[in-house]
Amino acid sequence: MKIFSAAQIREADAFTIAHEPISSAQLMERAAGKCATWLEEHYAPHYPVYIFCGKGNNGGDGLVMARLLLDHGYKVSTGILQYGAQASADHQLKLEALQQQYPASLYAIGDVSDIPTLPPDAIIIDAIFGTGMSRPIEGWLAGVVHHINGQRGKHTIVAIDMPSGLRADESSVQQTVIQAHHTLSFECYKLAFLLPENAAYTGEVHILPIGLHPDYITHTPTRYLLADPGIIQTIYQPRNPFAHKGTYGHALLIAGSYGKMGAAVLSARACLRAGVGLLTCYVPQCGYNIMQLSEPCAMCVTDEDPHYSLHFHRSINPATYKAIGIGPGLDTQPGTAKALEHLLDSYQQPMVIDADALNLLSVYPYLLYKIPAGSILTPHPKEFERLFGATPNEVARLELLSQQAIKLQVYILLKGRYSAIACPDGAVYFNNTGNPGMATGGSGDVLTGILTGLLAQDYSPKAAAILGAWLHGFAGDLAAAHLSQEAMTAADIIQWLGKAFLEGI
Ligand SMILES: NC(=O)C1=CN([C@@H]2O[C@H](COP(=O)(O)OP(=O)(O)OC[C@H]3O[C@@H](n4cnc5c(N)ncnc54)[C@H](OP(=O)(O)O)[C@@H]3O)[C@@H](O)[C@H]2O)[C@@H](O)CC1
Ligand SMILES: Nc1ncnc2c1ncn2[C@@H]1O[C@H](COP(=O)(O)OP(=O)(O)O)[C@@H](O)[C@H]1O
Ligand SMILES: [K+]
Repeated sequence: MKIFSAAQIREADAFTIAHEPISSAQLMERAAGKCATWLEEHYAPHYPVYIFCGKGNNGGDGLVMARLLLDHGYKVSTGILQYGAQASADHQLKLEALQQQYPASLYAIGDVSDIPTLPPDAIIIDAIFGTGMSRPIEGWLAGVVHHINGQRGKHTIVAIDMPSGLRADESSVQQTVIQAHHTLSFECYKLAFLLPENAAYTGEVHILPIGLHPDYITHTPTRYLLADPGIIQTIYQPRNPFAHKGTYGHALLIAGSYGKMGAAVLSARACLRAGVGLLTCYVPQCGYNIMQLSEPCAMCVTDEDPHYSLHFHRSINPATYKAIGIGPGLDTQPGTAKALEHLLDSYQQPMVIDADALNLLSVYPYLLYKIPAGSILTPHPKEFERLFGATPNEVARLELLSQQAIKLQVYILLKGRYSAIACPDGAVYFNNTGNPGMATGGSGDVLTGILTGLLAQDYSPKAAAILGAWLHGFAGDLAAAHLSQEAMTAADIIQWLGKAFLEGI
């Protein structure tokens, strides 16, 4: 699914009006109709509805919703904010219609004091500003937003298209923004919805299709995309009936150290369950029995050192392996950094670099320039900051993420609720499978194993990153559905990986 900017959404709107064709007033009826239907499906008519309208088309949506809900027996109170701007043409049209049919519903808001006291079970509809937000909300309008936010504990707040004050494509940190419980947004996700810094504003996001013209959607390129089942199905390659274990690659995982062998075991199991042909694990001596007993399907090579992997550059022939994953539980010994440098010098294929291997790269940043092109780096936000520095907000972080992926010609998968996969060509894919049950030690190690397993099977790095993140989150969702978010562990993500292949693709 493409993520359009606010400017592109305006273009899509105009394209639809011209080519469907449909009048803008009718398109507004359709969009607001979807919101009214959503509300009716979730709240019975005895809930009083308080709609706050701006003077643009977002306010127009609010006016249409008021009329439709009144038609269906809801009690609706519609306040229009009287700031300086000229009301948009469609706003004026919808205002006249409401005035004619339901004049008693309407009142003007010129200051916070004009807002009535709301009854206990009221629902607040925020139709003040949508994608037309052009500057921060200030003055008494900011007072209205603060007043509405002050009601959050007592009333449900539903934002139309965008929580007012939120910028679709820019950071809204430290600005005045509605804190909605639900956001009903039209046609597609906006970039702002995918950033953790906006979670308190959007609440739960519901995307309502409003029939924007498919030609515009298909032919307009976007920098940001959301991985959806359609994309996943085009990536997935079913196995060849004549396959043998050589067909699906020999992967090497360099992971684990004294006290952190669990990370290596989790990665190895996930790599096997992702479908790799053969797997060798490189571990320190202390990890030999652990690995052999925990995962009989994997082969095991040990370092000379009892506790750390310090010599893998000497004891393995990188050319043997179709894919290498390095980092989970590895520790950050100087000797490991040296071995990593030798490995980067001698291995030309894309590899998966995670956890302590990333931490070593941040201590020795010149190593970043030795990473084979097309490799996948999987930092969580703290590791990302150690590697590339802090940013004032998450929009700036996304920009930095993309710049680094282009500069280093690698894929950087920044992990989180919506993991962002920045590609060397500048595209950024977001993943929306997964849940907070995965916020538990070892989940990232599982992802490394999956990605390494997919790379070994000859998926391109881009395909492996998108499909791997999707499967990882989908398996996590299945685990949570069966075990609860609280009780699930990273090991359960692996257990549900098979079902994720069967049901998620
Ligand atoms: N294709 C679709 O998706 C469809 C979209 N539709 C709907 O249209 C919405 C976009 O409508 P829109 O372009 O009229 O902009 P909107 O958000 O109402 O704001 C404009 C008003 O706000 C004002 N203003 C802005 N910032 C301000 C500030 N900080 N402080 C004070 N004022 C400020 C601005 O004033 P001005 O800048 O002109 O002074 C103007 O009055 C979209 O979100 C969706 O709900 C559907 O109806 C149909 C299909
Ligand atoms: N709230 C969440 N929603 C979706 N996915 C999540 C959430 N929290 C964590 N995850 C996923 O779990 C994994 C955690 O990785 P990481 O922080 O590296 O864990 P660890 O270092 O313990 O292995 C990432 O893939 C991340 O996307
Ligand atoms: K709004």
